[in-house]
Amino acid sequence: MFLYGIYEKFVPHHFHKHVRKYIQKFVGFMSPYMHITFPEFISGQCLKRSDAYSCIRTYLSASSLENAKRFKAEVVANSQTPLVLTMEDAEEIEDKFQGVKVWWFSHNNSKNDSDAKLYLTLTFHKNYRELITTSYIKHVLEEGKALKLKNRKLKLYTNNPSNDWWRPSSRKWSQTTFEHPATFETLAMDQEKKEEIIDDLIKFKSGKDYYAKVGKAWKRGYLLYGPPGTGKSTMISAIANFMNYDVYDLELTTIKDNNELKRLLIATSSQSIIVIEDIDCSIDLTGKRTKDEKKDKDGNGKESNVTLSGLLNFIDGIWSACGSERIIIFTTNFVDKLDPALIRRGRMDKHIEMSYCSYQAFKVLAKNYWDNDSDHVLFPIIEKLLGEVNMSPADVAENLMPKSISDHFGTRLKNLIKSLERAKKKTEKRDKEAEMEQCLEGKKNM
Ligand SMILES: Nc1ncnc2c1ncn2[C@@H]1O[C@H](COP(=O)(O)OP(=O)(O)OP(=O)(O)O)[C@@H](O)[C@H]1O
Ligand SMILES: [Mg+2]
Repeated sequence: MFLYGIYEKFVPHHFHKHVRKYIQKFVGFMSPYMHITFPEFISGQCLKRSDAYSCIRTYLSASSLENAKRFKAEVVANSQTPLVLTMEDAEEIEDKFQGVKVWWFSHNNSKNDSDAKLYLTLTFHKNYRELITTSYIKHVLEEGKALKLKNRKLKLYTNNPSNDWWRPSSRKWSQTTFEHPATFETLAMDQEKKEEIIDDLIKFKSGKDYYAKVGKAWKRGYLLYGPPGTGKSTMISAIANFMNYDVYDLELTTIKDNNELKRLLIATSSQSIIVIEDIDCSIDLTGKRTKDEKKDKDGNGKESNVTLSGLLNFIDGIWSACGSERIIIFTTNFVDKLDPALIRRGRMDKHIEMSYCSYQAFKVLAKNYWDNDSDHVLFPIIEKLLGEVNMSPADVAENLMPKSISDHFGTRLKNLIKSLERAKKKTEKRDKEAEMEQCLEGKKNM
């Protein structure tokens, strides 16, 4: 302490850096131990979370149960292990591999929590350099990956406004657990169409080698179109649950320019679905935002320069270079408004029309709300009405939903019949008015 006090007082501060460097060199030379550091973020043009770091953390959380004392706990629904424990910061964990001892230490490089970057350092004896750097690290990464898959819960990401990105600790995407219950079984649509989509997804999931063989990036684009309430958003949830993929919900109207769009894309992970809902409202054919979208709540104009070409690049330019196994889904109510360049095959590989409720789709909804496989006596009336009038699955589902505990299924079906009859009358009236107008128009022109 005395000597350190003298050193602090009499040695000029600009020398401290050099002294520290040489002390470290000396200690490194004398010490029989080696250190390897794994940062949480890959440094480069964009902050991307390192897969290796998260695999190692998962591995350590499982293997550290015996010798670490402090953990962070997380409850995971629908997982084989309900409580997932992760290693606390500044905790040291000892591990053994083929009789060789190694130590892991978790730490951050900053005193300020908001700017902290996390690291994991592995320490081992120099004699085992070969074994550790090849076999042990490979073992840790593989085990961690398998554990991650076992405890995986789906996540829903939404993009943060770029104003906060400059802070080192801030993320481009905010995440929350994705727990939508929709599945293909509960999705109301024609069975044949549904099976075609499921087949396509299965082919995609197992297509790693095929995509590599034909030299194509492992990605697939879907365009979901159809009137409101026909199940486009529900279909996205069903796809996410079926594929076990995370969902990135991309809000284009908060992105300032193409560069931001690119950076957001790079920060997404593999095995994910990138969704742009209502694409026709987010970008127009010239690539500029619509005037309404440019205005914020106070009516002030917001600068926003994501262009159509930026979006096309987003889909097939740099896309191929970073990550794989990704699905991109656009939804729209007005497919005719979209630029053909955007929806051409190869970009949007599959166009899926979500249509008004057919009788087959109704039967799926009926099964969801009435746990009974047999047909109800009122079904034939509904079948006839659904053939005559357009009603969205959302409206049909609303009628089938019980409003009270004593609400019987028969009563709900009667309500649905009433709604369908009302809708039918409305359509007939509208058709008649249109016919009259046409007649008058014709007389005027004579
Ligand atoms: N095909 C469907 N199968 C099952 N439920 C459906 C279907 N379509 C709609 N629904 C029900 O209606 C609600 C609204 O549907 P959804 O949000 O998926 O429609 P959308 O097509 O995305 O509409 P919008 O174009 O307005 O975004 C859902 O929460 C769901 O309960
Ligand atoms: Mg929707």
